[in-house]
Amino acid sequence: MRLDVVTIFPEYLEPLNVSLVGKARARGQLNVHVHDLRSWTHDRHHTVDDTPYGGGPGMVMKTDPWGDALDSVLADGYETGAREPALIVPTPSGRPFTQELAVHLSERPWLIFTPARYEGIDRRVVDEYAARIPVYEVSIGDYVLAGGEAAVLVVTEAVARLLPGVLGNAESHRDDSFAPGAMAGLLEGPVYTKPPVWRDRGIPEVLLSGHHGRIARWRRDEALRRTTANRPDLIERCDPRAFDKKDREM
Ligand SMILES: Nc1cc(-c2ccc3ccn(Cc4ccc(CN5CCCC5)cc4)c3c2)n[nH]1
Repeated sequence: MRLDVVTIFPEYLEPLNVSLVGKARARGQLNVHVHDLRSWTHDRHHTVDDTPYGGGPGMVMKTDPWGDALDSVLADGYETGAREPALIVPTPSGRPFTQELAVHLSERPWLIFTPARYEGIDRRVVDEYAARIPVYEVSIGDYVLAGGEAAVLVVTEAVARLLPGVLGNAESHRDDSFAPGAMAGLLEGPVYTKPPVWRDRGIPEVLLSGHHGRIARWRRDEALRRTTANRPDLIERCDPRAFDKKDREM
């Protein structure tokens, strides 16, 4: 997978050099190119913003630097054999970024992120590219950030861990929260590891029983409890038949 990120804060994307994404890059599973939007400005101050038409607070990011940057990124990608690009535009007004969308994006060969600052990018930039390639305007949550770079880190990590071979055998996304099927879209329950007692706190006996059926049932019940407490909205969505099947197996 090829990732391009165009931003006025390239240093904000340094975390893409470490941990899971960093390792995937080192193994060649991910090909990341971070570009400074100001490289496509031509004035002394490297201007990327201007006042909003119609008035209102803040500034809007100008068309030309983005258009020149995206044309250049697309040309460079195509030249090096990348295909089927999609634009990922972080925005508070986008569709919710979900595990389902992460799975969908992980199956695409080339993602181009356009994290903006100020009050966003002149709408004509998105309209221009939406005419040629798929555009995903995504929100990572119902809160307002100062720009899109944090969203790029979130989306990239959620997508990269789904790429084949990126998560080692010791980790798996099979039982992820929100992953359909596995725990029928419930939140994970509590996890424990050695020592068996820590500051007089023990482990739920069932986890030491070696009885896999009982352990699976306990984990399911804990997931249900936690989901009911923190995300009752997920309870309606989950597929109760998945439990019946699991109960029969236990
Ligand atoms: N999930 C999530 C994503 C973001 C996000 C993503 C990209 C950008 C780029 C700039 N901003 C700051 C920003 C933009 C728009 C408004 C809303 N204003 C109301 C009136 C005009 C606009 C406020 C603040 C971002 C924020 N925040 N939260």
